[in-house]
Amino acid sequence: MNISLSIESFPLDSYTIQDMKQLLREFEEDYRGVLQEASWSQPNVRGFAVLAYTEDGRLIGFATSVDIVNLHHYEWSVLVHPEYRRMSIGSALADGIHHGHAQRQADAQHAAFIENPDAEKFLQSLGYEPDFKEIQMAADALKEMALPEGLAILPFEGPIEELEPLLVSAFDEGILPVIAFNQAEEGREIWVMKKDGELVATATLVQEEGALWLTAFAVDPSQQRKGYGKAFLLWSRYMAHVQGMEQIMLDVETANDALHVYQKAQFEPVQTIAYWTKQKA
Ligand SMILES: CC(=O)SCCNC(=O)CCNC(=O)[C@H](O)C(C)(C)COP(=O)(O)OP(=O)(O)OC[C@H]1O[C@@H](n2cnc3c(N)ncnc32)[C@H](O)[C@@H]1OP(=O)(O)O
Repeated sequence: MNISLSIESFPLDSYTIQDMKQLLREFEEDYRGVLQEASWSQPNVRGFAVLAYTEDGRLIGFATSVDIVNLHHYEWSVLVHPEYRRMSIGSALADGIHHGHAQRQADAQHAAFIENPDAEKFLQSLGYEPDFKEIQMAADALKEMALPEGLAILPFEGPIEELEPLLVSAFDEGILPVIAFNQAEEGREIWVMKKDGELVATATLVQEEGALWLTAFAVDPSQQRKGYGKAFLLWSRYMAHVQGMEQIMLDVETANDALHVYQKAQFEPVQTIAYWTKQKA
């Protein structure tokens, strides 16, 4: 059997996307997130796909990789149809991904996989090691919500420097290029919470193919454990309703205490994604 492999940069053409969506529909598990479906048709996203077709034109596997926030840090994943497993197609697709990373001068790469023992063996065989895990969480949109007295949430319009002290103290310096990306990119809106006019919290809302996502969420450390985080989350659920979405989603590291705060705001786990990494040779 002849299998041909090709590498295509995003945005992919509509026929290829149709084939990829068709393959995803054959699985019970939802692979759209790890395979970055929302980015396939985006002209402004740095990403690419490696595609495996049979000689009669059937797509039997593919891998995708995306430079998530334009920092030369790629996240990739791969999927092979069950009938075509244990035939080295996954490894060949991973080779294509590594080749694509080298061509694009990637500084870092993580493999993102829904947790399962087969995926673990596969990644070990490629020389990857487990790094961290994230839980994807979702909450239903809220039809109404009133912020407590004295609290307001507004779109952020100031220069990014105004947010830096809060973000650096809640996270670390690594958040700064992410927030600059969020400010520059269409479809990403930075919001700030003010208590009697003083900045207490921020989060970015991202619209992606029919879903609303919350990211870069932080409360000023001197203002934590006062209920502001929970109020922000309930408001973001209301914003999902305002924007015509049924749900709001987020990703949080399993090691982050913020997980408790999300649970308190009725976010439920959807799936756990394991991130694996490989040191540069
Ligand atoms: C999608 C993402 O952006 S993930 C990244 C999340 N952000 C960070 O990790 C940055 C650092 N952390 C923070 O800025 C803050 O801790 C936040 C944003 C996670 C939480 O903000 P806070 O204002 O402190 O949360 P808030 O006071 O509203 O707490 C809500 C509930 O969670 C509980 N809670 C808050 N922090 C914790 C904690 N560390 N451990 C356990 N429970 C907690 C509170 O007790 C409260 O419970 P209650 O409703 O029963 O009273």
